[in-house]
Amino acid sequence: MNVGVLSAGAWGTALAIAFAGRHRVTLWAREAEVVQTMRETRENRRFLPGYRLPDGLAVESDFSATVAGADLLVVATPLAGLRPTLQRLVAERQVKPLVWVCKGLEAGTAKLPHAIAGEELGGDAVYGALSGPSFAEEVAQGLPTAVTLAANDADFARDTALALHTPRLRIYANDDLPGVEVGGAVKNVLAIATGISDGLGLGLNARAALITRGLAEIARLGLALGGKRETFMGLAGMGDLILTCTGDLSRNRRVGLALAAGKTLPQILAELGHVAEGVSTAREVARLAQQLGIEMPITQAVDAILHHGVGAAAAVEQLLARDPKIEMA
Ligand SMILES: NC(=O)c1ccc[n+]([C@@H]2O[C@H](COP(=O)([O-])OP(=O)(O)OC[C@H]3O[C@@H](n4cnc5c(N)ncnc54)[C@H](O)[C@@H]3O)[C@@H](O)[C@H]2O)c1
Ligand SMILES: O=P(O)(O)OC[C@H](O)CO
Repeated sequence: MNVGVLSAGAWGTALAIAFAGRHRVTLWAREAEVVQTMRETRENRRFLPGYRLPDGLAVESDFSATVAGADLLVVATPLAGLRPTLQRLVAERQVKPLVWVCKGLEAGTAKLPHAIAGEELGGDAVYGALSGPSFAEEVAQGLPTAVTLAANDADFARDTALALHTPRLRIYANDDLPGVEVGGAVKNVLAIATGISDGLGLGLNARAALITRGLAEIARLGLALGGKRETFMGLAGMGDLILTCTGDLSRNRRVGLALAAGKTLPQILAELGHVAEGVSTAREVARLAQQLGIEMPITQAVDAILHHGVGAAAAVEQLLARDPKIEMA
């Protein structure tokens, strides 16, 4: 199969490396210097330094050529790039079967990726989300990883998962697109929370409590948005939550650690050099939860710290001062 990967960030590059073992893969980058360096050095020095691009992997600066030659598109932009990329495919009359890999809610609309795709591509297109616990660096190294592919069409989910599956990048098909997307979006906010907690030295008990109560927040929002409870116990729910909250490769966790160290958000984002989706998603999830009347206190605290000038220590005190609750309510 010809696979076109649209965007050569850390994740697009790692996936292109992994898929190139089984398919003819073309990796498109919008930055001319990234294309040039990848061609000259066979390495994405800007977004995923240290990992060699396999010989068969083609690097392309021409979006239209990449798309025209593909049987399957993997949209590997951050969430902010999903809608413009889909609009471009529609404008070029090149809507192909596609999966996106971004995790978050759209800034300003609080929409999940599948809602954006539904608006832009209409009812006949087949599309899905690839999500789950997966750091780009580990996938690029060929370390064992398991992820989930959920789609708007069960046959497409199963066939695409089978086609992309390798022993090292195990892909499970799933029929719960909203549930998979909510898990991937909200875990980034919770990773910022655990980064803050760990950075403030609040301990391992607090970290476990944040992860567990965070999972309850994911499930509450996910059920309200049409997801299935079992999805939140799976790779795109608990799996990705554990990875991102505890793994120091996580950019979102690192945002939390840096906030606890007293850095400002603009400073942190400038130093990061990569997207941290939890930053804008925190605002959207907090607003949506309030609109829907869903209790998401950890998310609200992260939003308050990131976007409303509340200090990390003060937000923690507010969380700890909440009335005791029934655990499973
Ligand atoms: N890095 C990981 O380990 C990882 C793993 C799983 C999922 N993800 C998700 O994948 C998405 C991309 O993450 P990343 O790590 O590759 O980010 P990154 O910051 O490393 O790279 C972002 C890439 O997207 C491109 N881009 C940015 N805005 C764009 C736009 N509007 N249109 C087209 N291209 C645009 C950039 O040029 C760059 O190539 C995020 O949603 C992230 O949450 C990342
Ligand atoms: O580095 P992060 O925090 O964007 O997380 C990367 C992946 O989503 C982990 O599954």
